[in-house]
Amino acid sequence: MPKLSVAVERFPIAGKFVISRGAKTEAVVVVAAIEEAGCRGRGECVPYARYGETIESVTRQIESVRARIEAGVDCAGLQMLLAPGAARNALDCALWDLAAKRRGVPAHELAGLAPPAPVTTAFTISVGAPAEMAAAAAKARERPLLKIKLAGEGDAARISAVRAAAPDATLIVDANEAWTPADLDRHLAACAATGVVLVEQPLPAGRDAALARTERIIPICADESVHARSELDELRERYDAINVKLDKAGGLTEALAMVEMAEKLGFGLVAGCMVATSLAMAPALLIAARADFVDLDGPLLLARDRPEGLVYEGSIIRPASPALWG
Ligand SMILES: CC(C)C[C@H](N)C(=O)N[C@@H](CCOc1cc(O)cc2c1C(=O)N[C@@H]2C)C(=O)O
Ligand SMILES: [Mg+2]
Repeated sequence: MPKLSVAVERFPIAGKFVISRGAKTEAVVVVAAIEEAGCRGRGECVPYARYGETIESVTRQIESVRARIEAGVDCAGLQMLLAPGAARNALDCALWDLAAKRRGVPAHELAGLAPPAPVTTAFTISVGAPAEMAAAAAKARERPLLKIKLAGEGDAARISAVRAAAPDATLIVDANEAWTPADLDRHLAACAATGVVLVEQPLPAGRDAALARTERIIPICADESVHARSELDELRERYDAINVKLDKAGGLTEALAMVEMAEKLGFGLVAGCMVATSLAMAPALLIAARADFVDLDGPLLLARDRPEGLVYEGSIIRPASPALWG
């Protein structure tokens, strides 16, 4: 019978990671491992306070379904037991990994997908004073895609500073809900003037109705406003793209279904992540192949990754080895 174990693990960030909501110096992740018949499947998640999650609440949620996991529930059954969120993500990814290892078939094949190819990820520039952001961008100027974190007031100066420091990079920005409906048009104009190609979550989720009435001169991507499939239909008037994260969707099973539906509805796609190790990125690589932008740079911000972590060559991510996941 399957045996579940749960562990909280900490990975220091190289320096610190700053967005509009605050700063972090370490990635704190929850890892679920399920062992059966000599095989071991693992899944990693990041509890996010923005969605009411803590390490303790996520660990409790995982423990609440221990009996069902140890009775052999599969990914389809798991979707009925927990709501979308970090806890279900760790368990869902562990079940995919276990199934791949038990059957000796890679996870992409179980999902009916082509073998993953290398992809190019965005590299995130934390929010700060324009001069600090320019210094970070100058170090990353050879990277093809930069994601600039924004904070509201002073964003035009931040974007210009990064653009001057990295003239050849494609730029996307992420306000993490820091703009207001009143300053939306002004901020979008500043983005357009510097050639930004995507604006992620400009307005607070729940206060984003103004997006339906604004001329979206740059494609706008939902992040905090979208978690799983059930929300997609009502977001069509407000957003042009969605950021799919396994932690929000509650795992690879829902993320794959979400990608299918988003494609049918005409949304562009970003494959996103939290600050986490390669174990959280590996399953997300299965959706990265279908994304317009890949934003799986979590491990690049860490001082150390897992020993069997993904290979990043600059911003190119090589497919995961089965020793890591899948
Ligand atoms: C390394 C980056 C975080 C990865 C990616 N490029 C990215 O921008 N992801 C998220 C950012 C969310 O990250 C946060 C924000 C926060 O306030 C607290 C946390 C995290 C996180 O990853 N761990 C803690 C809980 C995005 O907005 O797209
Ligand atoms: Mg975001």
